[in-house]
Amino acid sequence: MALTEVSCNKIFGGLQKVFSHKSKEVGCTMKFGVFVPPQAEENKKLPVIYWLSGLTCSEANFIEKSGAQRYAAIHGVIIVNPDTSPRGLNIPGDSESMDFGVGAGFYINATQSPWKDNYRMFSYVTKELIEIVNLNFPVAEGKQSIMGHSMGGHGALVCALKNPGLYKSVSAFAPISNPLKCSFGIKAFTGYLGPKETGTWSEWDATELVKKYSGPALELLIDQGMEDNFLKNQLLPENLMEACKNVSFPAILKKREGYDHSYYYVASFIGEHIEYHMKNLTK
Ligand SMILES: N[C@@H](CCC(=O)N[C@@H](CS)C(=O)NCC(=O)O)C(=O)O
Repeated sequence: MALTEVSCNKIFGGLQKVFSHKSKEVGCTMKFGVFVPPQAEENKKLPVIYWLSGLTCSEANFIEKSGAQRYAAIHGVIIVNPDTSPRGLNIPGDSESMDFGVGAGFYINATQSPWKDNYRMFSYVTKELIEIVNLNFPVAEGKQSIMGHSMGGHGALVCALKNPGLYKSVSAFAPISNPLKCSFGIKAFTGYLGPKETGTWSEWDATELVKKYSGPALELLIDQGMEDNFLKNQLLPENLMEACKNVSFPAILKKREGYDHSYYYVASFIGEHIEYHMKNLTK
């Protein structure tokens, strides 16, 4: 579990670091970002928020574009953001499109060859990464929340819904809310999980998972830019909200007029999300 420090930059009084390590779950070297706020110098154990990025991203996009460090430094919270898929494996077909393979792990555990040995981003994020973070950084164990964007917004919802109690709260920017019903999701699930007839797809779809969730009370905070090009065909937040309404699952949809799908939008509301998670992490 040795970590190699790849970079370290002071920002807003804290340190934005990037580490690499050999991952058991995904069978390759993985990188992740960790923002350590200034409060860590006081030997305090701090809460953690995990961030999952969207299609085409590495760990760098969030670090460079979200502006999250400003708010994390104010609130005294560690932020951890992994890469979005295994890298460097050169599996045939892993780099042909933006919505499958490298940069598009969908935070699920694949069951189909040739993906099933490495495309295990769900276990990587919910088990291995948490163990590594707890061992190496000044975290208050168990005080963790999760959020993400697009593919990663949905990933955050799935990580929380499939692990009741693991995260104190969950939020999602422009999540791919119902992958069973959109082309990004259908392509990824067909490749990683096999044809729909396998019956396993619903285990990895947040709109299906809210229907059978059982565990500690959880609220879904969904955020959506109303000028997002992916909204109508890929994101389908109305399907998730309808499912939540039908089973009385607490959910909030924040509609942001004029905002698109980009990190300009994420940066505009990341402070609000960090504040939301901090309320839940300090209860
Ligand atoms: N225009 C993008 C479409 C994919 C996209 O919008 N990706 C989002 C997540 S779904 C993203 O965060 N892109 C990286 C960035 O904006 O830094 C591309 O094809 O590269």
